[in-house]
Amino acid sequence: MAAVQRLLRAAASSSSAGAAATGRRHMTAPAGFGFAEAERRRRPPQDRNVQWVFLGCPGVGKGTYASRLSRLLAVPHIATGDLVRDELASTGPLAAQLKEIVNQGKLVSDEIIISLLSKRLKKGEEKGESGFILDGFPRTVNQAEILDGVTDIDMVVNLKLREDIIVQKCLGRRICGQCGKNFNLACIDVKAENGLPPIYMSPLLPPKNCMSKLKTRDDDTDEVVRNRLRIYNEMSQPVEDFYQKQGKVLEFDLPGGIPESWPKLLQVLNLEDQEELKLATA
Ligand SMILES: Nc1ncnc2c1ncn2[C@@H]1O[C@H](COP(=O)(O)OP(=O)(O)O)[C@@H](O)[C@H]1O
Repeated sequence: MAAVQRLLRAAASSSSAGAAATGRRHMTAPAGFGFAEAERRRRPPQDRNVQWVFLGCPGVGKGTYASRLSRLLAVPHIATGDLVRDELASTGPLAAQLKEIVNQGKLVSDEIIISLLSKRLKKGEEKGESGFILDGFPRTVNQAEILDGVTDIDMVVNLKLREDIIVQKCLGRRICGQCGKNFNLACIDVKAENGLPPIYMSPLLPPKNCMSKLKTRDDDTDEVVRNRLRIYNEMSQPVEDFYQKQGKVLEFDLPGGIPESWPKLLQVLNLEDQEELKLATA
């Protein structure tokens, strides 16, 4: 059976167990996802593109580094938060339901998120995509187990940053309402104290024509950010342990902003040559 089909079945059966326990009706997962490309995800790593997962608190920078690596390695960067926001912006039947959940900083049900992810993978496969860098998924141990049941994850990059800085970064996040690009107005300048190193992160300012169109995400208020961090510690921290036990986690403490962190990340991933090659051929 194709991997995506298995993903959907696993999600449907895990949520129907929950539904039976609580007496609520569960959504039926979309059916009919049979395509050969999905089987590639079980091939040995040397015969396919990378299949990586990015973990880390909300606002740590998963999107920034995952999207840079996706360009470098020519694999899709799939952020489940983006899939949720696309659905929110649509007039689809899920939009109203999702809005309430996301704006409180809560997690969307495993079944809904897996259905959105499966649709995204299917679309990519039809376009000939292979490999992936997942960002924001898995966020619960149940999601990690479902993913493990259908595909092989090669590596899990766990980005780390102090929580007080994460809150500042989330509150500084802005998105251009026109071009959709992400920026950050926060200037982080934390001095060394209590044995912790200093951290400087310059703001990521938008070009002039985006400036007047900047918007703040509805879930980036102080209260919601703190709630998301609390939920991360409760629901997603165990996902780190899940992958630790498999020996797949690469811990990466962000030393600062992009200029300091990007070269260091490439170094620990052994990808410096790849970047040089790309620059040389650009
Ligand atoms: N894997 C997931 N499981 C459940 N909910 C998710 C998942 N990924 C995204 N979401 C929902 O989308 C929201 C935004 O996600 P994301 O953009 O990844 O947040 P952040 O940028 O804070 O890491 C989350 O707060 C959650 O409601």
